[in-house]
Amino acid sequence: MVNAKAVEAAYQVAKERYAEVGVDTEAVLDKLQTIRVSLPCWQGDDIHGFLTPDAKLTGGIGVSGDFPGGARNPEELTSDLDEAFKLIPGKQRLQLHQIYAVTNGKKKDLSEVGPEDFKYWVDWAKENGVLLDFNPTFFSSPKVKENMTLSSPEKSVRDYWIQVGRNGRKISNYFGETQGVQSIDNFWIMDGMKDEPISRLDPRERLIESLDEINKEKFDEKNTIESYEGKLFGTGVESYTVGSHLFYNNYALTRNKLWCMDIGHFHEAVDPSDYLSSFLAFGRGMFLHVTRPVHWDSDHVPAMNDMLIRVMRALIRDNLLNKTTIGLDFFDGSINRVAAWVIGTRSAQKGLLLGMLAPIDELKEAERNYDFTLRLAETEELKSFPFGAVWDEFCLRNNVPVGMDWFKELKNYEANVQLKRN
Ligand SMILES: C[C@H](O)[C@H](O)[C@@H](O)C(=O)CO
Ligand SMILES: [Mn+2]
Repeated sequence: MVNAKAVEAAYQVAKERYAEVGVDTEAVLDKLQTIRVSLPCWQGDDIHGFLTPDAKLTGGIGVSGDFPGGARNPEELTSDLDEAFKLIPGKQRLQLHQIYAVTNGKKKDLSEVGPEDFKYWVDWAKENGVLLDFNPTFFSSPKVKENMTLSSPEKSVRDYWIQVGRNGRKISNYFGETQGVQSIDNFWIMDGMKDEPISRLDPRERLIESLDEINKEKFDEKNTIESYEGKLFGTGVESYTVGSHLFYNNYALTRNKLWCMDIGHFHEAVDPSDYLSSFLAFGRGMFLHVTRPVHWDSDHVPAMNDMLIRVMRALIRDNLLNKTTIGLDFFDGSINRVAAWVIGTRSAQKGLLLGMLAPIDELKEAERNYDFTLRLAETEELKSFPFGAVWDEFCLRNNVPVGMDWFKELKNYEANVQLKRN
C-alpha cells in the first residue's frame, strides 16, 4: 500500500517547486475539486440498456471484447458505478441513455419511456451525490429505417423519433428539477448514407424541422439544455452524415444551444482542441465527449495522451470551463468495465490538473509582449515538474486510493462480485 506520509512529503516538495514559478498548488487543488466529469453509463454493459437488452447494437458503432462480469440489470450497474466512484477522486456526473429506463417489469416501447422510468436513477444519484445528464437513444431499434431517424423521408418514421426526443427532454428536465442543477440532454443520431446521396440538403432540412419540433415545448433552462453531437461518418454510413460537425455548429448557434464535440469523431491528424475557442468565441456553450480515437471513432478508454492534454489545456488556458461540461464517451468490452471508468475519468482529471499547473497569466503576458522565448522555455521546463505528486495528494485528500492501490481494490471487486455473475 502507498505510504501516505511519503505522498505528503512529495507533495510538499512539489508545492515549493511550483511556487517558484508562481503556481499555487493549493488553489489548483481547490479548483480541480469543483470540476465534475460526466461518465458514460453505457461503458458498464456494452450499451445494452434495460429496455431492449437483446437488441442488436446499431448506429455504426460497436463494442468489442468479452471481458467477463458486465452488468446485467440496474442493481449490478449501480453497484459497479458505486465501486468506480470509490476509486475516482471528487464528485462526478453520469450520462444515462434512454434505453437505461427502469420500467419495473412493465413492457414499454422506447417512445413511451418517460420521467417515471428514471426514478430508480434519480434516487440512486441523490443518495450518492451524482448529477445526471441524458442522451435520447436513436439507435438499436427496428424503428430506424435505412439508417434514418429524424431526417427520414417518411413522416411516420420522423414522427416516431420526434416523440422519443420529446420524451427525452422531459426526462432531462426531471433530472434538473430534482437535482437542482442543469442536466445536459445530448442528441446524437446516426442518420446517413453508405453511398453518395443525390441531395445532401433535403435530409438536413428535414432534420432541422424535426429538431425544431422536438424543441417546441418550453422547459426551464435551469433544469435542462440540449446539446448536439456531430460526426464525420459511421460504419455503414461512410459517404454522408446528415448531422455533420458544421451542421450542428450552426444549429446550436442559431438555436442558442450547446454543441457537443466528441473528440473521437475527428481524425487523429486534426487537433480538436482548436475547435473549442473557435466555437465558444460565438457559442453559448459546449458539451464534450472525451474518448480516445485510435484510427477514428474507436471509443477506446481515454488515456492521458497528447490529444487529451491539449483539449484540457485549451479549456483551462482560455478559461472555457464556465461554458463547457466535460463528458466522456467510451465502450470497451475487452477490459474490466469498472476499471475502464476509473482509468478514463482519472486520466481526464489528470489532464485537467496538468493544464492548471502552469503560470497561465504570466505566460499570456509574455505572449502579449512577444516574448516567445520565455513562453517556450517555461512550457518545456514545466513538462518535467513534479505533477504526479500533486495528483497523488489530490487522491489522498479525497480518500481514494493513490497510484496502483486502486487497482488492487478493483481486483477484489472483480473476484468477489463481477466474476461471480457468470
Ligand atoms: C452511445 C453514444 O450515444 C454514442 O457513443 C455517441 O455519443 C457517439 O459518439 C457515436 O459515435
Ligand atoms: Mn459521443
